[in-house]
Amino acid sequence: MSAPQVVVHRDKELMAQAAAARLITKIVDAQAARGSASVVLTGGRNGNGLLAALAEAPARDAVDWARLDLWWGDERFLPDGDPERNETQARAALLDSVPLDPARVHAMAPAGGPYGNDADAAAEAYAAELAAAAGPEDHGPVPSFDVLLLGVGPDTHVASLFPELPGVREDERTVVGVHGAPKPPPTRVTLTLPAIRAAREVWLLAAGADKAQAAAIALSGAGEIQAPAAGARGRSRTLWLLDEAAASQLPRDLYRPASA
Ligand SMILES: O=C(O)[C@H](O)[C@@H](O)[C@H](O)[C@H](O)COP(=O)(O)O
Repeated sequence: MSAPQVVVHRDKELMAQAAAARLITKIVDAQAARGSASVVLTGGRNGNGLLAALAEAPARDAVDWARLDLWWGDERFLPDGDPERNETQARAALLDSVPLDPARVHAMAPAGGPYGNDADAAAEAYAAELAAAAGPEDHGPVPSFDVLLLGVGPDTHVASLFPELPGVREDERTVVGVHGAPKPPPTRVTLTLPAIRAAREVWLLAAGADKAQAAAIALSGAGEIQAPAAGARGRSRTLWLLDEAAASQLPRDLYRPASA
């Protein structure tokens, strides 16, 4: 697994714009090299902020949207179309504005959908969908995502893997249901750390002073059970994209501000 790299931007707007530009380049390079690209989306303000910045990016349509696979790192287990669902928010921020191939947009099942209110069944179904998309060159029953995006909670959670809860301890299954999540809604579906670590690159997004302690803890050697963000590592790259407020408690030897 790759050691974390830290890039710090002046503020959350610039961080979102720079991350969007970085993602466009990564997708374009993957499509040039392999004919397609795959990205895992995350919920929350920073994840959706990146998508909104991407929607406005001048180079947006350098991406061949029809050859992009989109997955989710987690989903709030709510009815289809619920404004709090990560899918709903991602569609509003970007997805409904670009010509994606609907068959390549892999949303996690909603509550009241094909699996009713059974989040564990929805998780099993998503794990099966991931396994079906994996190829012989992949590392396990998950496609080798080009970029897996993660927001970071103030408690160091990523996706819906919360400190000390069962999900972060899961070392076999790739997707699990979450019950009693401390961040509402309580019922969720999430990739596990083994699935996250199958990604070529993992990018963690954190902006704001309320994330400073989480970033410092996760980047200072904490264990993944106590600090799930510390376990979110890519096979070839782990990149923390912060604004100065979120980086304010990091040791100075960890980074130099990328934008004055
Ligand atoms: O379902 C969710 O809420 C997200 O997947 C969650 O993991 C989020 O990314 C973090 O809580 C950070 O959220 P903010 O960027 O809004 O702080």
